[in-house]
Amino acid sequence: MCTSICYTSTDHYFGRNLDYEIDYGQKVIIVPRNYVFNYRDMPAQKSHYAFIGVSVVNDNYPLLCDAINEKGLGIAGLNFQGPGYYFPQIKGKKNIASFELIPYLLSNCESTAEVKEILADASISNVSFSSNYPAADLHWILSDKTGKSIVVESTKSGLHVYDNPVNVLTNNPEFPSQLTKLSDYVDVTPSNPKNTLVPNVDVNIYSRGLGTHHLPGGMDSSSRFVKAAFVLSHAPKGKDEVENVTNYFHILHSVEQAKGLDEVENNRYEYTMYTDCMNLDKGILYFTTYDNNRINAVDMYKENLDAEDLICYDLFKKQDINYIS
Ligand SMILES: C[C@H](CCC(=O)NCCS(=O)(=O)O)[C@H]1CC[C@H]2[C@@H]3[C@H](O)C[C@@H]4C[C@H](O)CC[C@]4(C)[C@H]3C[C@H](O)[C@]12C
Repeated sequence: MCTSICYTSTDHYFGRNLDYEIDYGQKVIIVPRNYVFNYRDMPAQKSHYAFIGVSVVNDNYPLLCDAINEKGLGIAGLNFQGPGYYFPQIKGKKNIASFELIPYLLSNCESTAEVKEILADASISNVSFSSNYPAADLHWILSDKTGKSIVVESTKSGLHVYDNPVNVLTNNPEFPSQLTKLSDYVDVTPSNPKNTLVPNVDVNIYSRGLGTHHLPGGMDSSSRFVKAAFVLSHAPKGKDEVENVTNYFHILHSVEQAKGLDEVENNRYEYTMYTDCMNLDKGILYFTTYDNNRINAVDMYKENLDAEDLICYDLFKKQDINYIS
């Protein structure tokens, strides 16, 4: 499972938990403005907006999981197995292979409004990157510097773009059904509840936090969707970057998966491999990983964004305990 959010405070912070059981060797990468993209069914692009994100790099090509560009547009791909469907290339449409969607949109769009326009005549094609990297069934969340988010889903009924008022995405089912599910929990509250059950009886409110008693806590995608929406919508706004980044990680870590809890096959468990937080206004990517709770950061503006070659940094790091005695 994966969870992605956009948290708005003084700046806007976008990113995700990547929950899975297979380590693809992801890196933090910067794609500079003059790295050439050779698309499968569209003209090559020699220059574009620069972006930073988390990616598998194969044959010097960035197979991106999530990223933001220098204009403050962010996008993350999350598993969507079942409802997800990609089409054979269709004549007269802009055919974007699923692995090209992130680089294509970040290369060319500044905002979610522009994404809606550019996707109006598009279809997500089922072309694979290679036999080793077949097309992954995904749907995508995109957010921009206005704090607005949208969701892109390709299903048998076509390409759908939905406004996302809660700024959260997880996995199945389709996004409109996830939103509907929220209504089951609208009375969850950070305040201690009033006794409306038996108002004439003096019920002992035995604990703090009883307003969240019915908040789901499962690893499944619906539970994470509801919980992340609740935690995000009640998160305080920080007064500076450090407070905002701290708040952000608390939101996503509230729905992270510890090893041992989500068995995907015999004795094999999905877990939160990394959590990233990308400042849409400043181009900085912060991350933690399962084995390293320290917040690491890469600032894209510290690199030459007019270069031609990908710039890569290690993502998976060892734990870094500060022994004080
Ligand atoms: C597994 C990842 C999604 C995590 C997730 O949503 N987990 C929930 C699992 S489930 O619903 O509960 O089954 C996805 C997100 C981005 C994906 C990667 C990116 O799309 C980039 C390439 C794309 C290639 O086609 C396949 C390899 C790949 C490197 C993908 C591997 C894998 O499918 C990734 C890493």
